Amino acid sequence: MNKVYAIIGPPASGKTSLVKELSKQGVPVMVSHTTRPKKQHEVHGADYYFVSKEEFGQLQLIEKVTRDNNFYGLSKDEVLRKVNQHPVSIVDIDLVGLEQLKKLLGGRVESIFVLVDKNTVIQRLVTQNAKLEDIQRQVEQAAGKGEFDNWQTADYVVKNTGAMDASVRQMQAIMGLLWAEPASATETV
Ligand SMILES: Nc1nc2c(ncn2[C@@H]2O[C@H](COP(=O)(O)OP(=O)(O)O)[C@@H](O)[C@H]2O)c(=O)[nH]1
Ligand SMILES: Nc1ncnc2c1ncn2[C@@H]1O[C@H](COP(=O)(O)OP(=O)(O)O)[C@@H](O)[C@H]1O
Repeated sequence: MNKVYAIIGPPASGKTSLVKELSKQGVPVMVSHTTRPKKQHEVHGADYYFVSKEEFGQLQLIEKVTRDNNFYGLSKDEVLRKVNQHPVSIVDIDLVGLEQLKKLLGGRVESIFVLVDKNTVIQRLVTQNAKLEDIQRQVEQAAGKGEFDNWQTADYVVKNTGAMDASVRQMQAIMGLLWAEPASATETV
C-alpha cells in the first residue's frame, strides 16, 4: 500500500528544512498552491504551485489558509496524484490538514511528529530575527493548539534538537528508505 508521511510539529521545529532535505534525496513531496508572489529563489511545482486568485478559486482543496491576504492550500488532485504514483511521499501539514488527509486516504497516512522543546523554538525564532511579540504570539498559539503535545498521538516521533542529518536518517528509516548495512559475511569476531 502506498504511504504518505505527514510531517507535523510546532513552528520552527524544522519541518520545512527536513522536508527540503528529504526532497533533495529524492523523496516526493506534496506541494501546496498559493496566490502569494514567487520569491526569486523559489521554483514553481517544488516550493509551491504559484497561481492567480481565479485559478486558486477553482481548485478542490482538502484544506486552506489565508495569510496577509494570500491564499494557501493543498489540492485533492495533488494528494491523489502523488499518493497513487509513489510508494512513499511526504507532506508538511498542520493538524487540521492531517485530519482531512486521513479522511481522504485512511490508513495510507502516517504521521511523524518533529519534537522540539519550547526554548529551542524560541531560540530559533530569535535567530531568524523574528520580533519578540511575534515569537510570543506564535508560541502561545502553537501551545493553545496543542502543537507541542501532538507527539502523544503521532505514529512516529523524531527529536530534532541535535544534528539535522540524524533526524533525516531517522525519518528515512521510518519510511523504509534506509536499511542498516548488513554485517560482512566474512567478518570474524
Ligand atoms: N494550512 C496551510 N498552511 C500553509 C500551506 N502552505 C503554506 N502554509 C503556511 O503558510 C505560511 C506562510 O508560508 P510562506 O509564505 O511560504 O512563508 P514565508 O516564506 O516565511 O513568507 C507558513 O506558515 C506555511 O506553513 C497550506 O497548503 N496549508
Ligand atoms: N536540527 C536542527 N538544529 C539546528 N537548527 C535547526 C535544526 N532543524 C532546523 N533548524 C533551524 O530551525 C529553523 C526553523 O526551521 P524550519 O524548517 O523553518 O521549521 P518549521 O518549518 O517547522 O517552522 C531554521 O532556521 C532551521 O535552519
